[in-house]
Amino acid sequence: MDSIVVRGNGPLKGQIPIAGAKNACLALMPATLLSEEPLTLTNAPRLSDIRTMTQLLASLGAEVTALQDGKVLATSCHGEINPVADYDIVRKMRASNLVLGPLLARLGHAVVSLPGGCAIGARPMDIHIDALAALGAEIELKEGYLHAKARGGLKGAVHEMRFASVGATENFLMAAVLAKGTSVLKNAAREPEIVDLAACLKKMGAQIEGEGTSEITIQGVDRLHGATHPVVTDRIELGTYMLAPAICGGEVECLGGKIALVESFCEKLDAAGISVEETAAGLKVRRRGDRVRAVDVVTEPFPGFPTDLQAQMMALLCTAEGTSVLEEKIFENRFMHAPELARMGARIEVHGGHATVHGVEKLKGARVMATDLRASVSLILAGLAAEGETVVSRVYHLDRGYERVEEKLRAVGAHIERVAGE
Ligand SMILES: CC(=O)N[C@H]1[C@@H](OP(=O)(O)OP(=O)(O)OC[C@H]2O[C@@H](n3ccc(=O)[nH]c3=O)[C@H](O)[C@@H]2O)O[C@H](CO)[C@@H](O)[C@@H]1O
Ligand SMILES: C=C(OP(=O)(O)O)C(=O)O
Repeated sequence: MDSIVVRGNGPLKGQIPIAGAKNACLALMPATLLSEEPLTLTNAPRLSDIRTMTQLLASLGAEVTALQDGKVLATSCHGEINPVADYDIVRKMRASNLVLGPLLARLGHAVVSLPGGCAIGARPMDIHIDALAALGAEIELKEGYLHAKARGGLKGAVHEMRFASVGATENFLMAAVLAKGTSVLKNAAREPEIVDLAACLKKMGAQIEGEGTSEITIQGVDRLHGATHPVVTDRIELGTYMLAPAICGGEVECLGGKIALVESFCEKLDAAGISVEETAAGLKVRRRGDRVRAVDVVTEPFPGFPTDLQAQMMALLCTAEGTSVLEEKIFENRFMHAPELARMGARIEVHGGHATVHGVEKLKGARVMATDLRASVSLILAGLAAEGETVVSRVYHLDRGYERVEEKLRAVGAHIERVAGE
């Protein structure tokens, strides 16, 4: 297994290109199941999760060809479709559940393994099931698989979700676009990845209104056609790299970044003493003083502070002046990076959904272990701020969501390298 070695750094300077969003691309790829015509996705990120989705779609009968070094995904699904998403692929990645809605819409039935929980939380499927049931699907759990059937096809309906689940909104959208009649989803998730999926579905001929708000209206159509769509910028990769100059000092421009993608995050950065300026090419980030100030953070659905940036923000706050409280409201077990950061000298107390971070002047390099995707990158960021060498092991988590992390950080002057393991 590979490790990442980071040595404490001085100021960073330069530009970092931000890739297309993993979480948008993972929702866009299954949309290929909705049409016989090709769907081409440009600005795709080159990540292991995208390869897993490629494998899953291939197992269902779709073709996904990575072109231009993986930046373009040419997908199509014109032959026979296999309705069974097998446990062996689905268990690798939560987002595999996003084939359920499109399979149901195209075939009227689907058998999809439960993705199961993961390190950050139990992550059940009840909201997805209720949303698809509202469209007329009968869904039963048998031997670890969801067996879904829509006798006579899916029918438009009004449904309110008990929580604004991102994945359930995406599954509902992809099912409702081919359902008979009008569907209204209330308490829908508002994340930019949902807006991106709706934009792509509209290019394919879907009739959708209200994406980006809590109420989405979908007028079902008989068929969708092919389209070409660029994947929206990854706001989580963006926020992660914005934290590099915040931690090390200096000035870094994140190419492709937009304030609208990370507004609540920028508000917290400003309160901590970090300036963010929108330029023609992206976002320019600079730390104002020698040390950042403590701030409190509560994670919430978009447009609130994203849970996927909580670990990275904690890395910044470890060396802030004062005490910060981070409240995690989306996932019940998303502080696994705290004991690893403590190995580097951070002072963090975790009580249930709250973590109290008492800022220290300096962190010290240590051997640490990545427990999940965002935890891994938080340890790299902390390593950039630490004295001496930090070795982050189990970086396969990192490769799920960050392409060429060491190259991107080295280009702005960071001391970081990947060491290949057996
Ligand atoms: C591939 C992808 O896009 N992943 C993102 C997506 O995950 P994902 O779509 O899985 O996240 P959800 O919004 O569905 O989950 C949020 C919360 O709702 C709970 N829940 C969800 C569904 C359900 O049926 N029942 C239920 O209880 C989950 O356990 C969690 O506590 O949004 C999360 C919240 O912004 C992000 O952290 C993930 O990076
Ligand atoms: C939690 C994440 O991803 P997933 O939903 O794919 O596990 C993430 O991107 O931080």
